[in-house]
Amino acid sequence: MGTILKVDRLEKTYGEKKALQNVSFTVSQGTCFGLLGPNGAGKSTTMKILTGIIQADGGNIHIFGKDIKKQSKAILHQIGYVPQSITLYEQLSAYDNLVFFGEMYGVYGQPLKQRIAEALEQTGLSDRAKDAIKTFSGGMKRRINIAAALLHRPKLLILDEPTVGIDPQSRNHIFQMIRSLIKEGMTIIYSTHYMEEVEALCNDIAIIDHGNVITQGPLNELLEKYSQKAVYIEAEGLSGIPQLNNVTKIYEEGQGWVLETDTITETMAKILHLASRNNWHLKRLEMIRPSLENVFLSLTGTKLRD
Ligand SMILES: Nc1ncnc2c1ncn2[C@@H]1O[C@H](COP(=O)(O)OP(=O)(O)OP(=O)(O)O)[C@@H](O)[C@H]1O
Repeated sequence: MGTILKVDRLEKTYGEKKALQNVSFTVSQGTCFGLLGPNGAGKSTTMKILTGIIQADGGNIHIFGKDIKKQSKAILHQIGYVPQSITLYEQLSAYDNLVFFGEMYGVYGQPLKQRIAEALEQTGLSDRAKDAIKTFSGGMKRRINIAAALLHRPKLLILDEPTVGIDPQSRNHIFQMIRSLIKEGMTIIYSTHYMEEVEALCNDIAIIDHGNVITQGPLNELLEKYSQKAVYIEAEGLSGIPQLNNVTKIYEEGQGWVLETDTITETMAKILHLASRNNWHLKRLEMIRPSLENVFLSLTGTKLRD
């Protein structure tokens, strides 16, 4: 898999505000790359720079192996961008909006008709094509906005927080669309502050905080490297857990206890042994799944939603 995008030490200041200090990451072809970070971390700024809407103050970007500073027009034509705010004409139908955006990207006539039909199919909104956008829910508008960004058949699709404030049905549709686009060979950059979305969709991620990329890599590797492994135990009438070998920390959570350990199987076996010897009535004994929340916490010392 080749590299499709290389971002190197991007910097951006708005007035006094340093929005990007040092943003570097690489995106491989055919992947869904998650740009994860809390509100104000610098995700939208990064995406606006990638799509030529604003200029960086420093750093370099190579897309499809070309320097964006030198060949921006040719590069931008191969990118589809869905901004955070919906950009559609409320009075026009979904179909007419798509005609407008398709023509803006230089697609006309029969090929445009064909692509609009495909895009409507992909969004699951073919039956609403003739209705005015003002009658659509927020989630449906977002789906049409994504369709509009696909009409010129870009190689790279950039989605800026596409699920903020939308209904679960539209969210599922968007997820399905992303998965099928990836299957067809598209590369996607997906920004969000929802960790579970990144975990569900992306193979590679970069975590951004205060204008810095604090880590990046394959999701599995980051979970393995930074996430604390732990076991959760809940038993009826149990008032304490004895200190066990290889358990580094024990604390109460909910109705039970969390035991942090690198030796999950061994710890579980010990608990089963203790439970049987002491007649504990076990209600739950399970491994706590490593999550990006743990990764973020261990890298920044704060929770993602703080
Ligand atoms: N036009 C602007 N003028 C001044 N400051 C800005 C401007 N745009 C963004 N900022 C600031 O730059 C920082 C990064 O903003 P950015 O929108 O890139 O973050 P984000 O990660 O996309 O967060 P959000 O999800 O809230 O949009 C924030 O502190 C924000 O307040």
